[in-house]
Amino acid sequence: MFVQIDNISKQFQTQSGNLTVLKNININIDRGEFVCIVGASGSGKSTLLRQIAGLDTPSSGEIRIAGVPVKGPSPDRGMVFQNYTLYPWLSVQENTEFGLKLQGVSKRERRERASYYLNVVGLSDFARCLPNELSGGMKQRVAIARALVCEPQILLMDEPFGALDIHTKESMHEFIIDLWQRTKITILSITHDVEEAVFLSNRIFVLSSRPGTVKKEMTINLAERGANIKRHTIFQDYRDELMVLLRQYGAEGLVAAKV
Ligand SMILES: Nc1ncnc2c1ncn2[C@@H]1O[C@H](COP(=O)(O)OP(=O)(O)OP(=O)(O)O)[C@@H](O)[C@H]1O
Repeated sequence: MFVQIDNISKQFQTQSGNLTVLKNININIDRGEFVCIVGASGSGKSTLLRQIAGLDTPSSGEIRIAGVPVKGPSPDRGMVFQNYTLYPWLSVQENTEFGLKLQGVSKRERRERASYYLNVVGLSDFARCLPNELSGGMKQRVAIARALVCEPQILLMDEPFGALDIHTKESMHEFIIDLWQRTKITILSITHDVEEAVFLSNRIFVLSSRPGTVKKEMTINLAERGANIKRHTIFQDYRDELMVLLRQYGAEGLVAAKV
């Protein structure tokens, strides 16, 4: 197994006491998979992703990537956030090179690698632009190029398309599927968008409301991932099944919160 999330739990100390956010999470991911984690708001999705990224440590349990325990952040794990997190004063090219600069990669190699990945995301013509000259979808493609340029083993995405309008979001779905198929990179994304999860993933993990536990694992078998698939019965059946599961586990959480 490439990613092993082995029985992790996470508690936060808050003013009102100990808050258990994640409980006994077990997830295994193979190299090259596209996995989505879905759950109601507050189910701990971002917290889980932060543990995998090494930005925070689980209270118990262990996460291993390619057999190596996660002890902190690493360029091996590329992160993409909802709000792009581009530096507004740097050009698209400079934003894309940024991680490499931190790693001390030479100027020439930075240029070459960033240009390569800007080409991968279809933004070569915008290399000299500043972020505020780009649309939301383009900014997110820069953020993806910036993550890919460090050639991570896994791309971790936290609600990456949550801030985009519906049409841009749909074109980004097609873009990321194409990119995944071309690069064969392992992707782990979190979302509460049911259609997004079904369209993108080969497996989906459904979390319960807080404390987040894995309630269900769904395998998605779609013959093709073109835009038209969303009109097919098989897609709609998966979507309906996932919606029912989210309603069920979200409602359980609401009941639990009241007792
Ligand atoms: N550093 C922290 N200290 C205390 N509580 C925290 C901390 N980080 C997260 N939480 C709590 O953990 C719970 C889960 O938060 P998290 O952001 O992981 O959920 P989520 O599923 O990603 O939610 P959303 O879909 O709304 O983004 C929330 O109740 C949040 O308040």
